[in-house]
Amino acid sequence: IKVSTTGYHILHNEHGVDAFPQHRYVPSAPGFPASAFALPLVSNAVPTGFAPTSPAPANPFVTLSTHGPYGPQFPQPGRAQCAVPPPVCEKSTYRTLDGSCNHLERPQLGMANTRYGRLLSPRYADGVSAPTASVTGQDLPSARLVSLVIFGEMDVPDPEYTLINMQWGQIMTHDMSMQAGGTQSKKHPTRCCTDDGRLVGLDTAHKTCFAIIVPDHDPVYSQVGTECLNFVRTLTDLDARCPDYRGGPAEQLTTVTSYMDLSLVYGNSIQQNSQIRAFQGGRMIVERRNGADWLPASRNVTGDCDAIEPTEVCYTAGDIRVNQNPGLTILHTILLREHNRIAGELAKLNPHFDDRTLFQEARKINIAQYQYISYYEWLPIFLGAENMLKNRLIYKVPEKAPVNDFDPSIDPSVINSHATAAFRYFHSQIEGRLDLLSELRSVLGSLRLSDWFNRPGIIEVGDNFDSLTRGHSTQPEELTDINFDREIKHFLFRRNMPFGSDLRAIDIQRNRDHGLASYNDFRQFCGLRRAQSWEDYTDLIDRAIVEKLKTLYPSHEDVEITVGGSLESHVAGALAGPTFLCILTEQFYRTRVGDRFFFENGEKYVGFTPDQLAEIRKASMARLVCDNGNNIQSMQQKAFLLVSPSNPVVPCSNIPQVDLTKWIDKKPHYGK
Ligand code: HEM
Ligand SMILES: [Ca+2]
Repeated sequence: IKVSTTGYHILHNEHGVDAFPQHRYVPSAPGFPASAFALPLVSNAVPTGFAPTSPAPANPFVTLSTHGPYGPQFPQPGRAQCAVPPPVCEKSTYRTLDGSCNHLERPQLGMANTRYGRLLSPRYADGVSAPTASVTGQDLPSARLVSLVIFGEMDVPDPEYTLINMQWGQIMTHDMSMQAGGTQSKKHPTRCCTDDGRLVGLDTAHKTCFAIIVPDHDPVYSQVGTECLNFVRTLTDLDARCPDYRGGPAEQLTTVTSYMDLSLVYGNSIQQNSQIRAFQGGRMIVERRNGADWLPASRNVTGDCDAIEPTEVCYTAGDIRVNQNPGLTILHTILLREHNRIAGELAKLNPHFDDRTLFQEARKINIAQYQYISYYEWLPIFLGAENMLKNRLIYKVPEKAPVNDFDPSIDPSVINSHATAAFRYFHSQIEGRLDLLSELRSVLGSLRLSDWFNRPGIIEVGDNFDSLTRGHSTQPEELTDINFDREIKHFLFRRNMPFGSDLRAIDIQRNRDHGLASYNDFRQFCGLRRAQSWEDYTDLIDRAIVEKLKTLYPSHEDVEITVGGSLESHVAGALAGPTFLCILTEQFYRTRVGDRFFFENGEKYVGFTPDQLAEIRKASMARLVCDNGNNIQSMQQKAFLLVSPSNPVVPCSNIPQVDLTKWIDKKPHYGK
């Protein structure tokens, strides 16, 4: 890293090309140097069509994926592939399912099965792919130890936001990225620890193993003798032998489209989509039971879920993570029902529309509402409305006015440090107790999160779907702070065992796995002062925490972005400190202006009419819940905010609706 005369550091991106990956983030907090950010973005994507400069090294994944240390393994979901873009893009009114051809000149951008983007060059120990090591050559502290010493587990309810706020975030996350090669929530077929929690010897462990070592005297795991938490490395372009890998640092692959296109509902390829699409009336497949529509059942219950009872259902959707927790499955169901609701309305309004037109128009409206809710209702809570306006992530325009800010020079790929560090900070919002509430919002009972990981069938029992949905939109989420709920800190995916894994430790280990640049590097990147010593971190991090960090890490240069970023005091009006806010703002700028189909784009072939756009801008989280519960009659207008005198629960009929008559006879443009 060099410092250029302009004061910006010139970096090598993951392909060794000099680039200025500056972002255009303008900090909104006083005291941060706003001038550093008013620069145009430079895309850091892979140039297409180049030849490898050196032969690709042996691929540990291909040779070992079917046989682990314990014999044959299951086929791995999200198996590493390298996307192949179509040779020619046809101009279409609708998005493709795999994200190809959103960018017409570089059709691969944002596709499923491509690389994450990078803001700063990776810090692999060997410069190519080995997990990050200490700058001193000493060992880094165990990720579990960092989780225990630095992060708390106190239960602090948020004074403003509801649990559905957290849950919507996970939906957006699952839309934007999924690291390749893992099962994430199911027991991973690659075992880096034995079933009783001992380390598998280095000689026998799978090449992709990077187990988390549990420290001695762990207050939780030592009770049961667990010494090792399973952790499997994310697959990279090097592992998958992507044809355009040309040596240099490996880059992790993500298996879903980067765009906010509800790929988790519709799937990430034509093949995946055709398994869940009804091909009738523009609808997606649902199964009707007890008077309600449910996601189609998975044919592989034991493979996809951790069901205990033989009758327990387990679902299929556009994303394999759908069954991970009840709140997630509920929002998946709501978004699926919303598609069919829209398709049904459109069919009534336009009897001449065929299945394909109904499907694509309903999909387009569903995605637009979702983008509107995400950018105008949800993100301002996290990034601050003022900050978003200033950085052009949202606009104040008349209700019918489009915003034509698509910029083909922007790479829409999800940035590694966003997905692996910054966005995961909101794991802090997870609540381990899920309330069941009546229509009058009285507590009927509650569920313990770790009893229901990968057991989504609970949402179909009795009135649970509505009671849990009301619970999520009424009970507070956990405060966004350094505390992570016990249910995910000691009991993650415990199945019927006494303890499970630690999500915070996994996040830290994943940071090292992906070789992210350090917290200090990102401070500098974000225009903050680069720390020369531990003392310098006290500008943003509590001194007592800096003292603890000092006892763990050999050098202040070793603190990971996942750790340092999570410890900063928040910028006023936002739910993150300046470094994470800079990464998050950068990401959501790219996700917007790098998406040719972003809902506010008024371009003739892809946009909505002014009247339609004004309707999309009436969508809300509350309306989605009202329209797609089994029988939810009332909601507060602002579902992400707690019920209060200024945000009272009102009958659903008082919540504005998107008027689909604006879609009457608007003949869609045909395309591929
Ligand atoms: C009950 C709720 C949640 C659970 C149980 C959960 C669990 C997990 C797990 C197990 C992983 C994979 C970890 C790894 O192997 O590296 C993950 C990844 C991730 N989570 Fe969560 N999470 C939840 C909610 C959220 C929320 C609310 C957000 C943000 C608003 C979020 C953001 C992310 C991101 C960005 C990733 C990385 C995605 C990728 O690129 O693969 N999660 N989460
Ligand atoms: Ca997507």
